[in-house]
Amino acid sequence: MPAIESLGAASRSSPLWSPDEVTVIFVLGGPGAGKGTQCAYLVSDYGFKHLSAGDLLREEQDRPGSEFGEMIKTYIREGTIVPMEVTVQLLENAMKVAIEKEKKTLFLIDGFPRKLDQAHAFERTVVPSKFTLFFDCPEDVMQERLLNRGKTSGRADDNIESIKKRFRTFVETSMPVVDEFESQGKVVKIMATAPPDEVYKNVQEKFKERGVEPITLKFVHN
Ligand SMILES: Nc1ncnc2c1ncn2[C@@H]1O[C@H](COP(=O)(O)OP(=O)(O)OP(=O)(O)O)[C@@H](O)[C@H]1O
Ligand SMILES: O=c1ccn([C@@H]2O[C@H](COP(=O)(O)O)[C@@H](O)[C@H]2O)c(=O)[nH]1
Repeated sequence: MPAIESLGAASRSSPLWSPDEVTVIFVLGGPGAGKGTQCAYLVSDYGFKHLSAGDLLREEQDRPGSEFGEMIKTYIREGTIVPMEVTVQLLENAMKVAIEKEKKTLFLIDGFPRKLDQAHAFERTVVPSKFTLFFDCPEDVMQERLLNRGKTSGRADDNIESIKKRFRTFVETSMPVVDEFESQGKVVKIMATAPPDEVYKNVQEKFKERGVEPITLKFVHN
């Protein structure tokens, strides 16, 4: 990941890429709803480049010399949303690398946008999204999953105090993003309480309905 050289993206007035050249599907859901788990399935079957906004922020937090490290650490521990200029720029940088070096054009952007200003800035300056995959899951289920994950994840926010704060941020700040995309007919909602493979079957069905097809492997016979 290159350093954040400038935070100029937010001031751009038109998108860097058109949706005809770059496809972005946002992946949202409460903390522990299973976004990362489902993205892993989708990567292997559909050839997406998976970018997790949380992972990019943790990477930037740990990058020696980062001017944003301490700030990111505080926001993550408190379960609040890092100022959008930082996250949008990290995503744009990672997309540029994937497009130029890996020739990727299909992106799953996981755990983003978590706030309306991020959603607007990304679609205005980077690329408009195709749709949002939204995993719906009750808090008691998510809490149990996160506390379980916390036994081994090493994440500073997989503890009960941070989890409660993250739930609150999700309801107050992130659900309005889902609601706005919903009003535009751009949300694919999936119940996320079943075991992962069952949830994934529903995802595949919905992707098919939206015209997103898995990669077909072509075998060349001699
Ligand atoms: N459908 C499921 N049923 C039971 N456990 C699940 C399911 N999906 C994911 N998990 C488990 O729940 C935990 C959280 O899953 P995951 O990391 O995919 O969630 P997430 O939505 O990406 O979380 P976060 O937003 O906190 O990064 C993991 O330990 C994962 O193995
Ligand atoms: O757009 C974003 C995404 C994430 N954050 C912060 O990171 C943590 C962890 O995110 P995960 O998706 O659970 O890995 C989240 O609670 C926020 O504090 C952000 O600020 N902006």
